[in-house]
Amino acid sequence: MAHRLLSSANRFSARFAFFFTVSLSCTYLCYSILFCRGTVMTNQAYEGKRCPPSKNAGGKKLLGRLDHCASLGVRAAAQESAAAQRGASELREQTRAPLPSAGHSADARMRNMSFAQKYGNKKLPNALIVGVKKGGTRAVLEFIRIHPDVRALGTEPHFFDRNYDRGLDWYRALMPRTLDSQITLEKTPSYFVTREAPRRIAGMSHETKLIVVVRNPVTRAISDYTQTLSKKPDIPTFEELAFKNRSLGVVDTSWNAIRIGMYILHLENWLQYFRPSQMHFVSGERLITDPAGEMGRVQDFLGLKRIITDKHFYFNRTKGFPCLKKPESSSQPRCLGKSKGRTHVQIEQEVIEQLQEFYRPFNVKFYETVGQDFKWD
Ligand SMILES: Nc1ncnc2c1ncn2[C@@H]1O[C@H](COP(=O)(O)OS(=O)(=O)O)[C@@H](OP(=O)(O)O)[C@H]1O
Repeated sequence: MAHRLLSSANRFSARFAFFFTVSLSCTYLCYSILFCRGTVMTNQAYEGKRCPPSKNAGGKKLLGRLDHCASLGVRAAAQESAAAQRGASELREQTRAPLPSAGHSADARMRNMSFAQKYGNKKLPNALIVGVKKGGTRAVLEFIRIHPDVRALGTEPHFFDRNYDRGLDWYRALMPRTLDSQITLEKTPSYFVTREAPRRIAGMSHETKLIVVVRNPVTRAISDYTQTLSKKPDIPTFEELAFKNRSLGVVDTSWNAIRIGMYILHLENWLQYFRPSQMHFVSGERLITDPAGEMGRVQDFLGLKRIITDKHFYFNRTKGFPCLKKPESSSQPRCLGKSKGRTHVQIEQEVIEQLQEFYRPFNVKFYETVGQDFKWD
């Protein structure tokens, strides 16, 4: 009897414990659903969406939430900046590492481009290709921009000659986004012969690095004329434009195609505003015969690791010029366009010699000033 009473008491307490546990769980569940929805659903994204968009929400009651939102904002900004720093240091690591082939540097360049687009800023250029027209400026720009630490504007902005009135903000807005470790570059060949350009560029920054691609002034003049003739077939002959009096050998220095090649006169203007060490002269001739050598010196001048080497170039027999094996943003080899490397108009040898004679004293003074013999004579 006592045994039966004991076992029914045990069953009763087991049932009681079971129902008690179930009802306790139900109560907790209902409580959670009714009052703790926020806690259950909280995640940063959700909270972020609930934050008022404007800082001017005002009202003391909102302060708690605003503080929370502000701290989320700060946290988001901190995360973004940490990501940018990670991106930048990752990038520095990548560019420091040796790149064994043209393909590798193209890959590094693509990575850098997307990093720069994500985390970079538009900055005023730290380097400019200022001239000279028909010297080989496009080739230098296209070659240097395969470097992962260089970002260049593809078009000629003509800011320091034609568009100066638009202001530096307009100019900056044209630039590609760059990381702090990257150089921003643009090329406008007419700057070299624009009187106001050196003063204006120095006004932007005294530290701007200047690249000038120079070429035998006689060949340069013929190239310039060939280009004009291709657009305006009715212009006078080269000889008619080049001389005031051909039989007396009086050259017309007011003709732009002649004037541009008097390099020393323009250079003197630049040297009033820039130290010679801030200017680098690329030989337009060597750029064709030894592009890697010339680009090596350009990289040194810009303080860049020598990444562009002879592995990046091949000589295209049809074009008659060096071309890039793997230029930026493409996996295909690429030569410059048809407007680069045109067949020149035929000029009498005597005319060429007269012009060589005319340019000789200017060339000699130019070699002395830059400390380089370009061997045009
Ligand atoms: N790799 C390569 N491919 C093609 N062309 C090359 C190359 N390297 C230098 N050059 C020479 O560049 C000359 C054109 O110079 P620019 O680019 O300064 O011309 S421009 O002022 O921008 O119009 C152009 O002049 P022309 O040959 O008279 O057309 C070329 O001789």
